[in-house]
Amino acid sequence: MKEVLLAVENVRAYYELEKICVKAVDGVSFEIFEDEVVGVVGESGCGKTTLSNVVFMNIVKPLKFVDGRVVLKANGKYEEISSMNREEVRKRFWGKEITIIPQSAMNALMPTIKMESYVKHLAQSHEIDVEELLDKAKKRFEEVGLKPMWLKRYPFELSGGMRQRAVIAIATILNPSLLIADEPTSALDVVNQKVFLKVLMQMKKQGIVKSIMFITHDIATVRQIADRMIIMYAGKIVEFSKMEDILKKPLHPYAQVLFNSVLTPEPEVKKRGITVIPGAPPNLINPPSGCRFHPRCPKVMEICKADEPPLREVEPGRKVACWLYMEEVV
Ligand SMILES: Nc1ncnc2c1ncn2[C@@H]1O[C@H](COP(=O)(O)OP(=O)(O)OP(=O)(O)O)[C@@H](O)[C@H]1O
Repeated sequence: MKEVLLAVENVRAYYELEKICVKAVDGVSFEIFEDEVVGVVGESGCGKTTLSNVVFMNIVKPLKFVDGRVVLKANGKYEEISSMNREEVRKRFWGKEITIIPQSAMNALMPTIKMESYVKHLAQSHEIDVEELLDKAKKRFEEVGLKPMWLKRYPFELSGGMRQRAVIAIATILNPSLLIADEPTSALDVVNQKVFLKVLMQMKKQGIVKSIMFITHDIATVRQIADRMIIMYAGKIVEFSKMEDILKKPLHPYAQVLFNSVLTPEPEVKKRGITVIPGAPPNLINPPSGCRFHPRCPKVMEICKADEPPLREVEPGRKVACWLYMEEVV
């Protein structure tokens, strides 16, 4: 039986602006086990990046953690990190237990700061001996296929693919249990995407990281590495199942059209052909009533317009939030 590494329980996190409130993550629950890769997919703006910040407890205004719990297993003990402030989570857990490669990380490196300065900064903030950490960084650079000399260089001297590998090397120096990667391959060419995914999976195999939360809108990429998949729609999880189950037979109508709108080599998916999702993603300031997907759903029923379907286990290991699968309706 696998142990839970991270549990997110009914979390709501909203962007509270002067006159409006964007319900970016709205009642989301899931868990990540030790030794697994969980993919998170969904259209642009559905709340994936916000969810990564919630899991990392990187809550910065205007984002507000409204409700729910985030629990992380650290040093064999479950810690409710959502009850701590950002500074405490940063000091106690960032880098050591949980780390993040934020969206566009490779382009966010300051051009005037040498790669090794990031390592020195990490050493200072965790009160670790600088030389000791630099030695670890050299080793980790080699493990991701970079010569240690690149530590002495500026980010602009490295190619995009090298920069992204440098980012993951530095982010994992302290062997964190959970790595969150937010769209880590979207800015890379196909060759570098493959290299990066290989590095990522090697890190897991070697036990440098235990589990990975891989956020992307690119199903073709995530299907290569994920054990389970979360499908988000308009701030909510609509389906959470094993990768092979979703590929074979997506249950939620949104998952069905999402999977039929991408090209993947699986014969089951190919057979179903390509479809396009009608309409546009909803506005999260004032989302639709009931099921948020109902205005675009090809299988919409009366109940969908009024009542929100809960995320429920409908087959062993398969959770879906859709009235089509609820006993109350059928
Ligand atoms: N700082 C902010 N202030 C107000 N609204 C925000 C802010 N950041 C994001 N949002 C809104 O929150 C919602 C979720 O955004 P988020 O970036 O989490 O989605 P996403 O699925 O990661 O999108 P993408 O794939 O384009 O990165 C969107 O409606 C977005 O416009």
